[in-house]
Amino acid sequence: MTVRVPAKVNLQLGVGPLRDDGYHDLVNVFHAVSLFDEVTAVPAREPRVTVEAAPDAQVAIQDVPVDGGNLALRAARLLAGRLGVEPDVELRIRKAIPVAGGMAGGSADAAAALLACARLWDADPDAAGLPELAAEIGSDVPFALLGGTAVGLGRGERLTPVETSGTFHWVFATADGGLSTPAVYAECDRLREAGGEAAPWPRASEELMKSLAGGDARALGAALANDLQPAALMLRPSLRRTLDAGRELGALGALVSGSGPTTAFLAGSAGHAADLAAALAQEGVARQVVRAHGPVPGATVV
Ligand SMILES: C[C@@](CO)(OP(=O)(O)O)[C@H](O)COP(=O)(O)OP(=O)(O)OC[C@H]1O[C@@H](n2ccc(N)nc2=O)[C@H](O)[C@@H]1O
Ligand SMILES: Nc1ncnc2c1ncn2[C@@H]1O[C@H](COP(=O)(O)OP(=O)(O)O)[C@@H](O)[C@H]1O
Repeated sequence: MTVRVPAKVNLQLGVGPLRDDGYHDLVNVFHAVSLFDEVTAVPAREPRVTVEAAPDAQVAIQDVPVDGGNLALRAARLLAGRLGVEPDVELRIRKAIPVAGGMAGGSADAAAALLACARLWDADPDAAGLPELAAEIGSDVPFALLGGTAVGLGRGERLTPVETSGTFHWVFATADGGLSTPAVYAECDRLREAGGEAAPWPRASEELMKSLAGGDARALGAALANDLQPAALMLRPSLRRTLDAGRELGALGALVSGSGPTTAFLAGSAGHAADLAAALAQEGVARQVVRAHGPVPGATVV
């Protein structure tokens, strides 16, 4: 049973105050893009996970745990517990989504494992309560099941689909080494405290919603916003050069994807994305430059 699952970019990441449970309330506009991991679930004597890079993908698979810390394996165990079956499955992960890159690759693998194992164990995905199990694994996991474009409230797990028209064309610049999501949130809090700033209560941007409904890439480029970007830039100053290079080369919008360090550039068309990707690769400011489009569906059996 093989499931294909997309990466995400955050079109708006509004970060509110730190909650008592250690999470931040968010307005998180997720957008699923055509950069996919695949997870294959095969019956086995005991739970096991293997990881390989997809052809042509320069992903740091050595940084992906193959023990109980793997999010896909955690997902399989959680589902098995819910269904009352043994979690005897081998999960073969083929990665194209950057590791610790701010594109939710681990969350994507967890969502794919939930769907693949539900099918393998003949569970009805609706009755098994996959979205609730997904939210137990991580804040970004429910969106990887859903896909498309959606606003996530709470810690990002309470999803409402967003209306969009047409296709948006993206260029992503991956970076060497990852950034830790908790460290980036902590740096965001630190910067706000140092600046004497009270954390604002985030609101979904009307300009952003209008640009999505109208399929207006230029307006979307202008409306992209990420409250974690100053923190990511503080922890990885070299990203500023990458963002500047993309803007100078004519991207309609440029921002850090989620907690980074992947940077995202919006193009006006598939042709523009191809030109922008080639030019950005020439600049030598990225580990790898990849093109993708969105929105695309969430985790899907292939
Ligand atoms: C920043 C975002 C943007 O979509 O994604 P990434 O860029 O990491 O992919 C997410 O908020 C990451 O979601 P996810 O990676 O699922 O995080 P979780 O496992 O739930 O939480 C990891 C840690 O991130 C911080 N965290 C996460 C979500 C949230 N709303 N507030 C937080 O402060 C907490 O420190 C938490 O302990
Ligand atoms: N299947 C997985 N794929 C990638 N990383 C995983 C996986 N399972 C656990 N991890 C751990 O989760 C961390 C964050 O991974 P990832 O989801 O790729 O990044 P991000 O949260 O920045 O989008 C990694 O550094 C890795 O240690």
